[in-house]
Amino acid sequence: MTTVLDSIIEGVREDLAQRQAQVPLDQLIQQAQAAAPPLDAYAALAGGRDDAQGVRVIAEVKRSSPSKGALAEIPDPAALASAYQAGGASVISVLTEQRRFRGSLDDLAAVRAAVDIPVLRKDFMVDEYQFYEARAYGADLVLLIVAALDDVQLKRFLQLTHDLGMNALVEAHTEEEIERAKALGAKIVGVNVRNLKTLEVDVAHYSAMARHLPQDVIRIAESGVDGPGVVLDYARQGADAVLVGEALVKHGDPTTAVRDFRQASQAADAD
Ligand SMILES: O=P(O)(O)OC[C@@H](O)[C@@H](O)c1c[nH]c2ccccc12
Repeated sequence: MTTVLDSIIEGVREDLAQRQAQVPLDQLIQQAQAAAPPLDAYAALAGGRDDAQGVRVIAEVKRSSPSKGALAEIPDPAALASAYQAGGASVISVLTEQRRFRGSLDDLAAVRAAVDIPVLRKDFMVDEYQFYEARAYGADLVLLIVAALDDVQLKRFLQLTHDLGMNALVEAHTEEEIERAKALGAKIVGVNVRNLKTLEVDVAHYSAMARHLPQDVIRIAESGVDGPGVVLDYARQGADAVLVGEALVKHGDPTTAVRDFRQASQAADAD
């Protein structure tokens, strides 16, 4: 059966082939080497379960999604990212997938230039070329979706990510995928409560999955945050960080929205 994830990846591969035809790999590798050195996203996300700062927020620049269609125009992604940083975001996530999310590598570069916190390239990484692109355009962190990759690819891509000085957010949805992330030795693991094969969101899915993660892994709760209540929920269930897109891009005041989410999690520490 063809899933949503399969059809997204088909489009990603077509777009990728076009870029590869324009910029040869050796040229891209030079660009990656010339980029400013990556920031430490691991350090930026660590400690969200046990220090006074509370849960970290990964704030996403997301115009559109396969499940909801258009979310927000975002004419100036750099300004949005700066507003997120002002509210206390720890990392900015930038969708670079073009067809379903209306993102681009130019968005990534614009955000990189505007903030001084780590930036995540949020895309469907299926080819080594994309990792050099991520670095060339200033990413510090990349997404590895377990459901989209086999174990050989996961291992190879994680190694390449580290060779380029970046960190990987390894995204799982099921217990079996969490086991694969663990076997890989992933240090930053996201549980996406949105199933990428069906696009269904279930916030309660987070706690059921996260308890399978070892203590020393940075845990990210991804998707489904529609207000401070869900952030508090995820924090109580042991998330170090939450990844939020829709609720932030739709909020009229992104700085206040991020700040509210951070403060919500501090209530969990007070319990
Ligand atoms: O807009 P939301 O529900 O806050 O979700 C954000 C983020 O978790 C979501 O954009 C996401 C998580 N994993 C992904 C993988 C690919 C594309 C998008 C995603």
